[in-house]
Amino acid sequence: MKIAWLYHDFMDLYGDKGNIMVLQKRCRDRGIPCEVDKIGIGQEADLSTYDLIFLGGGADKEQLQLIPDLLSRRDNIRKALDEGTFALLICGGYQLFGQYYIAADGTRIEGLGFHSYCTETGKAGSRCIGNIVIDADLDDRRTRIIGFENHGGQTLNVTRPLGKVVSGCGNSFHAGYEGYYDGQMLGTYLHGPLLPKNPEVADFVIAKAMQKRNPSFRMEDLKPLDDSVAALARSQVLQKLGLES
Ligand SMILES: NC(=O)CC[C@H](N)C(=O)O
Repeated sequence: MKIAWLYHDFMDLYGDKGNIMVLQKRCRDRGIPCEVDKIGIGQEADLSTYDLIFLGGGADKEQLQLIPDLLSRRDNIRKALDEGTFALLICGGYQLFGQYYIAADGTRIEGLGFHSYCTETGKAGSRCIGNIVIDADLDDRRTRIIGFENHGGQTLNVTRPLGKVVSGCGNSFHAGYEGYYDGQMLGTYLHGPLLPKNPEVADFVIAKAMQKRNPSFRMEDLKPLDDSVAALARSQVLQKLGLES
């Protein structure tokens, strides 16, 4: 499996790089070769040759700095998605795949415009911060996903949310829904990082990435791993929030 880790040195809030570490470990434990290429600003790369594109979250300053480079890759990212590359995007990265993002100081950042959603910063420095739990449908697989959110951006007009908020905010203060998922791209506000506490999502992402080269690959084809530590972490968070696993 080949992973393109976009702006690894810029977009890495609240442990987002842990997502890459989890993907590498879960592949290694199953004997699946996994190559990760870090792609920074100005670095040439044909993203359509990758099975997975990963972009983490970042503060407004970083988002502003990288946007010219990201926009210059627009056609190449479109080609990648059209040819079956899967994209996993966290928070600031998720925002930049929409129409636009209005930062806390009012600056408007044009997004890649692949989807109809847009993001505007909430009133007077208000932010969605804290543990978050959502119930998501991953290709009809109902999954309870746990994470941590910290964003000023309020994402509106999301036509295909990833899941329903059980605890926390999600796309905006009162949206009731979180993230975006359309089969080819999964965008979410969940940091924490996302994958260590949600092994099912990690395997789902691996399976989606594997499907680029092998369209008949199914998540059930992945050898089960010992997820008891993750299960313990999950039950601790859910218990704290008074929720069931
Ligand atoms: N956590 C993040 O990635 C932050 C994204 C964006 N800068 C916001 O505050 O909404």
